[in-house]
Amino acid sequence: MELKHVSELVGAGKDIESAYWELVVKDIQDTCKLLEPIYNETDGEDGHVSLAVSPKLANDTKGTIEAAKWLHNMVGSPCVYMKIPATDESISSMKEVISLGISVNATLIFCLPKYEAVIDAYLDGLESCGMTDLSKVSSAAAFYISRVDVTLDKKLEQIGTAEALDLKGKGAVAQAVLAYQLYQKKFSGPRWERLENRGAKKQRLMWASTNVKNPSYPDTFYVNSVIGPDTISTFLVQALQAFMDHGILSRTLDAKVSEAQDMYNAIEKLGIDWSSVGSELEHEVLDSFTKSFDNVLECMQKKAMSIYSFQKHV
Ligand SMILES: O=C(CO)[C@@H](O)[C@H](O)[C@H](O)[C@H](O)COP(=O)(O)O
Repeated sequence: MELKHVSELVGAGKDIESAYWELVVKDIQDTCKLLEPIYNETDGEDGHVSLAVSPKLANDTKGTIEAAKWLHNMVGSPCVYMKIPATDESISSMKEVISLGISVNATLIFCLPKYEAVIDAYLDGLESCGMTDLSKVSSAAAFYISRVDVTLDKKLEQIGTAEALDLKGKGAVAQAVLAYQLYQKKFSGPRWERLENRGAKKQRLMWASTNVKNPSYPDTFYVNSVIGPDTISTFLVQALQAFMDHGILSRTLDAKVSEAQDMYNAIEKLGIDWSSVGSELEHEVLDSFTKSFDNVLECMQKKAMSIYSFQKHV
């Protein structure tokens, strides 16, 4: 299929959102073709492409399931991950989507209780999947890092005691270290082994938001601090360049677990509720995703209309 211009799609009677999805699906199909060799070489472990369902469906369980099924079918590649945010409503949809054999990037995870719910949705989904070989279904859980510190650091500054100020810049990594412990616990033992015997793949932890937002922290701080087996790091270009230049490749993620637990507890003792921090961030980021989505549609509409009316007048 040739990539059509938005004005052609709108001229052919498509509404702007349908035109958007047509362009996005084509783009994702092309990217899947590029990554399919990696997907095949690694037996489906790597080489995935994420396609996000509309952020407007974040609180709509059924709508998310339908959108994921439709988009997965439209793309038609095993490489595609349906990217679904970890809101309470969407976590319910993840179980159903996984049970249909559709791979999922569970995104916008900011706290441990949400992360555990995401893992459970994956395990429940695999258990109720009718396929005998589960090896074609996979998932990544995108746990955010730097944004957590931005929110925590503000709260610690407001508390303002020496103990609080000393914990600045430590919470996000401490929470990530504990997330990795949870990953190891949940993906071991009899429940997991039963699924593994059916070919199931572990849901890998994917570190999102790894770029440093506070300029007083070293630019490789987050990437250096969350290195461990079976995890995925995402990078913005600057963070990748910084890591390639002076990053330290060493297994940090489970090197200081009890220290991380102490920091996590100390932050809680100061009256900071980790789940509330998570919900605050979830709302903030979803809101920004929705604004960006609306903005893209608005720009496409303007572009389509200007080209369409120009063509009508020549
Ligand atoms: O969405 C995912 C994973 O699902 C991430 O890769 C995500 O795109 C990026 O890490 C973030 O958007 C960048 O993080 P931030 O700087 O906006 O906090």
